[in-house]
Amino acid sequence: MTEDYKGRIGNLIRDARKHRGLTQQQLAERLATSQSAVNRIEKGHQNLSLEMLARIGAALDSEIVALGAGPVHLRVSGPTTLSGSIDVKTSKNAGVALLCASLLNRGRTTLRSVARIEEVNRLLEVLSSLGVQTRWINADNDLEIVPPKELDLSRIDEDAARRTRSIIMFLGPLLHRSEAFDLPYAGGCNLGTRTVEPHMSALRPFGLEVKATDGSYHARVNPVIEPTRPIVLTERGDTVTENALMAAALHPGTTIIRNASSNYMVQDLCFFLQKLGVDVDGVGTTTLTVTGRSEIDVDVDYAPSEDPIEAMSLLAAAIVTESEITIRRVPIEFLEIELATLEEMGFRYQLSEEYLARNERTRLVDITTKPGPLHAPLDKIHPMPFPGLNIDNLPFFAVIAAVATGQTLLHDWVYENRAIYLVELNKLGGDVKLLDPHRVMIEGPTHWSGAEVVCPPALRPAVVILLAMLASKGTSVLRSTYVIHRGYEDLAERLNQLGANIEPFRDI
Ligand SMILES: CC(=O)N[C@H]1[C@@H](OP(=O)(O)OP(=O)(O)OC[C@H]2O[C@@H](n3ccc(=O)[nH]c3=O)[C@H](O)[C@@H]2O)O[C@H](CO)[C@@H](O)[C@@H]1O
Ligand SMILES: C=C(OP(=O)(O)O)C(=O)O
Repeated sequence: MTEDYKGRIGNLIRDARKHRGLTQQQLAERLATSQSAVNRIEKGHQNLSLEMLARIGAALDSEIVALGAGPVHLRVSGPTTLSGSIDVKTSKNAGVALLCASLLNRGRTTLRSVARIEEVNRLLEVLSSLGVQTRWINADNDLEIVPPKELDLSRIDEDAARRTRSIIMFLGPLLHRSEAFDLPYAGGCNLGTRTVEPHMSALRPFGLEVKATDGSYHARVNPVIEPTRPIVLTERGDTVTENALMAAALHPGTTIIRNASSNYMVQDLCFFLQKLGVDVDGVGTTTLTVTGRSEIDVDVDYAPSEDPIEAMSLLAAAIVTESEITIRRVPIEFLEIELATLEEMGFRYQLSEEYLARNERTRLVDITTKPGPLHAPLDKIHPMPFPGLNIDNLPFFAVIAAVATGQTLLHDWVYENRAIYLVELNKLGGDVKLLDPHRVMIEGPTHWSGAEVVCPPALRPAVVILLAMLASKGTSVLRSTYVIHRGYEDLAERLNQLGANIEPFRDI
């Protein structure tokens, strides 16, 4: 244990020294000691006095010792070539939608192979604070959810709720269970202004009025108000569509939702609602017709489908490390535009026959990547609502464009603030220019070299940096990786199984 402690301190010192661009000899000079002493310290073979630790900290301008269990960091040694096969896990976005939708059901909800990620953990904490019993029932990540007779909304776990944006999807189910309740403001990735007004206008026809004050949404419901005409969404947003669907599911009449998102998580929610006995027509289109029920009380079992964004992340991992890997269980319908764009850039791959996901609806394939040179696409790359290129997949094109020859323009018209994080790739040797808050120009190919980077406060850009680190020569450190764990289960460990060298650590 003591030895392990010394080794960890040694690693921290080595990383901090490399980050400062110093050799062992140069650090030794600053400490008035020998290079071999620094070498012993970094290898964990040296007892260190507190005074020496303080001097090392001062010499490296880095706090080596921090008290308490701090955030998890990742140390990546590269460059890496990956090989082997990996299964795509079920999606974060269906997972959170289904957890919210479980509030519609008075019976037991069993969800199969739910991604065990922080975003799900936060919602489970919120659900238990309301009196819902939640339990992982086996090692396959099957989750059982049993609601109490009455939800206790006064005891909501505010800290957990504030850490996830998905809490906004409690509005749709809860408006049928209580005429007055409060929810903390929604959190989530820091991507610029993310409005909640579309949610309010989608739910107003069900009698919901929301006042936002003191960090909370104060919801009031007038139960005599019900939709009298189609609900037209002003934005084709995913969670807003889900909120409208959930409100409609417990409305014993027919609701038409126009300009609905037909994205993957919305489809999973529709399939789940159908299993609850709710009539949903138009799944996969932008007009959903829902005939709800005044009460839902069934024991339901549902298996959400695989995550197209995780599949894209793994494709990007293979491309940036020039590796041949097989990515299994890819929901192909939600990755077709991405693959077509990659093909235009010269990417080659093999597809297996299609097979069905466990929900018996979503089509899956296995993709084997073939390493080879890529070139920049002729046109800019920009996202669109499904069936366009997924907005959450756009950041992965930054790291892919960085290994392609030529200039690629990425246009993120949706988020005010996500493109800016892609400039972090420059710390690893990338050539990414921010043209304006929505546009980056990326020039490749890139000779990656290791560096220390603090995770940007956004899930996908953080993973993009991690993937570039896999391809970078030398040691890299990615600091404070909670944001990655929001959306990916054991990503580092699973990449290590493909041959990556990623070591999680904490400050001591
Ligand atoms: C839990 C979940 O499922 N999260 C996803 C969901 O978040 P979510 O549904 O919360 O997305 P937002 O409501 O934040 O919408 C994303 C952004 O797009 C804008 N917007 C959206 C649709 C549209 O037709 N026009 C428009 O301008 C919104 O104003 C906002 O700035 O959708 C986002 C966009 O696909 C994804 O990044 C998130 O991973
Ligand atoms: C933006 C994302 O998620 P969220 O809506 O959970 O912030 C994402 O998944 O990239």
